[in-house]
Amino acid sequence: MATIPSISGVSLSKLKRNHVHLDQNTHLNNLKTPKIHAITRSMKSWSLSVEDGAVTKPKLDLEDPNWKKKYEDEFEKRFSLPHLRDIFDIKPKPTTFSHKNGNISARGIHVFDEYSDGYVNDDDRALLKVIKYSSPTSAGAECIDPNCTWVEQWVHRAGPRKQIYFDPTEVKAGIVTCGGLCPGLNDVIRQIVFTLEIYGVKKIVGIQFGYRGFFDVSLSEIQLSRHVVQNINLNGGSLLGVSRGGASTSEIVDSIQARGINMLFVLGGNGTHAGANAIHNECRKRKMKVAVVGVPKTIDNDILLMDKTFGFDTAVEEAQRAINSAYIEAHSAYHGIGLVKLMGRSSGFIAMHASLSSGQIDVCLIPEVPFKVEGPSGVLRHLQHLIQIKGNAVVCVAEGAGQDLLQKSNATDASGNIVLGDIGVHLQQQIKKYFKSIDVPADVKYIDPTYMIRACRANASDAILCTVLGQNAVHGAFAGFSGITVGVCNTHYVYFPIPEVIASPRQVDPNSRMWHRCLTSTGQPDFI
Ligand SMILES: Nc1ncnc2c1ncn2[C@@H]1O[C@H](COP(=O)(O)OP(=O)(O)O)[C@@H](O)[C@H]1O
Ligand SMILES: O=P(O)(O)OC[C@H]1O[C@](O)(COP(=O)(O)O)[C@@H](O)[C@@H]1O
Ligand SMILES: [Mg+2]
Repeated sequence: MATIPSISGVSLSKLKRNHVHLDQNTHLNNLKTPKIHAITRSMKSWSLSVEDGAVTKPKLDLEDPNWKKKYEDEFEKRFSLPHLRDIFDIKPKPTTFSHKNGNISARGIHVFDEYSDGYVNDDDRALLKVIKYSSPTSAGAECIDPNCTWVEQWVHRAGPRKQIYFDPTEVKAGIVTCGGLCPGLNDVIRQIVFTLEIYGVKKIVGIQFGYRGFFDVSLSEIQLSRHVVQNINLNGGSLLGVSRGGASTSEIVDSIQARGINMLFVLGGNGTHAGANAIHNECRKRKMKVAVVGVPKTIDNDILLMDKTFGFDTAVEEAQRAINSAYIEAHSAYHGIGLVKLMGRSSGFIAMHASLSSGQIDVCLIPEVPFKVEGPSGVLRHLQHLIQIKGNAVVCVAEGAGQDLLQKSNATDASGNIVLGDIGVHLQQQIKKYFKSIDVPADVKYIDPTYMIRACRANASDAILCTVLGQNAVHGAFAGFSGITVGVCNTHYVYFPIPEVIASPRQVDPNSRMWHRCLTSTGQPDFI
């Protein structure tokens, strides 16, 4: 296999994960999505065009002396935010949002700073990538060309604008929460309502049980106000309810039209965002002046480009309880083995971070890193070794890990997500069977805390993230953007066009420093 760490922003590990084998003749094998359309190699240049879901990344000609500038310009275009102005001839008006009564100094005197008005300019940007790699071989390097040239990739800064594109008295805002539960949903709903009211919006409704609420006539709108949402953050779950499946874009847009909703806030993961983008496009097609703004929700943390999604920190923190119980059980039993399964359909972020933070895990297994269970280098032999040297072991496995070891069912849930085989139960059985076969006693305790982790209320850091994201979603809608989502990027808050964040699931990079840190912490070998 050729040793090229990354090409056009697609890392070698991603190519490997997608079973793309590169050799001198650039040979392609067993292609899975995202589709790699073409990859060619010459002495000086790599060129590659990738179709990543709805996003087609540009073909790059590195022999062109202007390639860098062209890439940056193309990037700016890709990350430009769809705006209501694109299809309507509308003029902005001064904002009705103000957080400023003047700064109150220590002596109680109002001091106005004429140089800072507290608003974000449409031309403000944040850098998407902040590390300059000197070599493609640097740990976790993501390079655009073989020299790892520094290329600026700017994204739009989120926040309140001085000019707005909606008259608050004419706004009817709708909020909907879709997909699985996630800590912090209520915090986001609450902040959206608070912020809308500060702009002067009076008509705010909640759509019940995800997209289902748009077409199921038995589900009425919930009227929302500061009073209604004041304390909802004290509980987990969603005030509005959630659901999977059943989305028909045209029915949803019919319903939006009939209800007179002109601002829609959609809280959900990749599926929900695909739906939100389809709603945005359908509204454009029908020339409806509706701002559709997403707030990414998934404890799996599998949304591209952002530091993290809300609920993830809480999930990691809550997972500690399960890991700690598994640790205590394992340490208190003769030859105890604790096994904890954590969520993560296609990404092992929760398992990796929970393993790192607990410090009690000996083996962490994630979907992104293949492993063998049997054989001299398999997990079972390592557990035998751990039992021999320290008398116990604790394993943390992500739900999407090791699916190649399980029987495939082709079954899908209501949203079309593949129903995974239960790797936790499989491992538990394999461990028991193995120790019996070698006639070594082992006391295996299996914990699956998944729904307990998802149902809790947001912790302090997630509550802050939810607050900022919820407020920024409203600022984005008033600024006239639609088909966008909010996020945090290198600690700065930004807006992204929806297709860019759902092009593929974000995954742990096995070449990243974080995964290496996890390996250092667990001390586990490669199970291959
Ligand atoms: N590609 C898609 N286009 C339109 N709607 C979708 C798409 N994928 C999923 N949905 C809808 O979005 C909602 C949530 O999707 P789901 O995959 O269950 O959760 P999540 O948004 O957390 O990934 C469901 O109602 C589902 O029908
Ligand atoms: O039992 P449910 O509701 O289908 O949820 C299970 C799924 O929820 C998740 O935690 C998050 O999924 P979503 O982001 O799609 O809501 C997955 O890891 C897990 O497979
Ligand atoms: Mg999903």
